[in-house]
Amino acid sequence: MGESNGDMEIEVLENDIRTLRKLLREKVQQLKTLKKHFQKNCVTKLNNDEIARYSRQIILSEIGVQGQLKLKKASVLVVGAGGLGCPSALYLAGAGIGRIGVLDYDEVELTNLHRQLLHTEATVGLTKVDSVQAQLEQLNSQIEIQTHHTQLTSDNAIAILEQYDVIVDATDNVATRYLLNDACVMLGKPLVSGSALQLEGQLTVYNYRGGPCYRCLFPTPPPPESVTNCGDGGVLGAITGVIGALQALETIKIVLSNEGVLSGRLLLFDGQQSAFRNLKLRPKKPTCAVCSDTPTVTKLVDYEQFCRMKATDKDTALSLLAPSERISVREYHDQWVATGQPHLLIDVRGANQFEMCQLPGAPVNIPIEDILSGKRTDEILSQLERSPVPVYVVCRRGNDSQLAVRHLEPLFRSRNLAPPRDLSGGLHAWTKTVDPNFPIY
Ligand SMILES: Nc1ncnc2c1ncn2[C@@H]1O[C@H](COP(=O)(O)OP(=O)(O)OP(=O)(O)O)[C@@H](O)[C@H]1O
Repeated sequence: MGESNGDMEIEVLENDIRTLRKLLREKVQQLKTLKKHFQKNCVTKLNNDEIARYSRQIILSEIGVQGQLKLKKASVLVVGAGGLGCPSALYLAGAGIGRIGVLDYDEVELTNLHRQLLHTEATVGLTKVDSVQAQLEQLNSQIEIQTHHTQLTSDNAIAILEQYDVIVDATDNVATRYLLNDACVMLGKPLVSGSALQLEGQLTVYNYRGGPCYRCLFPTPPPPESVTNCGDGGVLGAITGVIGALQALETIKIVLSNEGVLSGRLLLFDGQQSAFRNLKLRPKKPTCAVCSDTPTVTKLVDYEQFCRMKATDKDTALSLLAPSERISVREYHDQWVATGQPHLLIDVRGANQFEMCQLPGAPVNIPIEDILSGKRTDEILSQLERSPVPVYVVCRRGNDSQLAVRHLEPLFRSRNLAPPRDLSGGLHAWTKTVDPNFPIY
């Protein structure tokens, strides 16, 4: 009896200790936050290094010492350490933003180097965030660079974004755009949004001082097949450089509370014509699902599902076809290429890509646009009617080829021809599973 009383007392004591430990941990965390807040807000002077380093911008009437101190106290999160994130982070670090967060889940690849200029040959294979951090620290040791090597999702977005004053969207997919938008609205943070493709770029600031948010303008996501990324559409590095630098500029103006922030307006850059256009956007939508007074979206949702896409899966974004309408690249190789059996391979990439590399067996190049517009299909169909052979369709990653098969199938059937089949996973799958020496891009 005495023993079990003693056991109970020990148990009570252990529980007390656990509770006290938890309380202590919480208090330490609060103190740390307070200390950070205090340090941030008590910066009242620039040191000699900072005066010299930033002198050329401090002398601007729009900045001055007080402006430089604001930049020093500010924190900015750059989401995406790619084509836009690199120049953006570079200019923010150069300008002396006191704490810069860099978030990306990806690793540096050779195909990144033509435009993502903070990465180098030496950092291929490293995480993008580590690569950016190393470069920025070399540029400016007076500031803090914080890395987040993770995919931004509904589960982590609020906890990460709330640590920063301004958010820069330097990502490349619609799901993340909606996620960032909604999280920024919920946290009341401005979102500096940019995009670049081919020789064109766009820039605007969402959720800033009563201006519209992304959902005000685009309440529903575009169909996934209508969205082109840099991997498929191409992009020139200088274009991402222009837009990324402008994103840094807007961020700096927001931090300084300066006039002219690009809210409620959209800047369009045409690199081919060297022309900028500034469009007035619709104002904040009174019925917007997220930023109106009576929002219907009050917590973050599953944005990949919302946009019917996967934010990170670069290889299998579309799955339009039944298995019987597709063939694996290995099977195609063994059955047709290795045996030399007569067949027709249609490569639906653009002419420039076709010139870069082609599968063996004399494929015919009909770009997807020509297939969809019916420009060159008659010629192929007539040829097949004269001498029918099995038809296969290929592209870089296996998305456009599926669209082409879907489009061609009824045309083939109407002429009593066996419908074409898609080479699953495209040239990427070929390099991975058939020929590692086939160029990957
Ligand atoms: N949800 C997300 N979480 C974290 N990083 C993201 C997210 N969505 C996109 N990104 C990152 O944003 C960056 C966008 O960069 P960019 O548009 O230059 O594309 P890329 O993926 O590096 O290039 P490519 O399309 O040529 O392969 C990428 O590094 C990508 O990893």
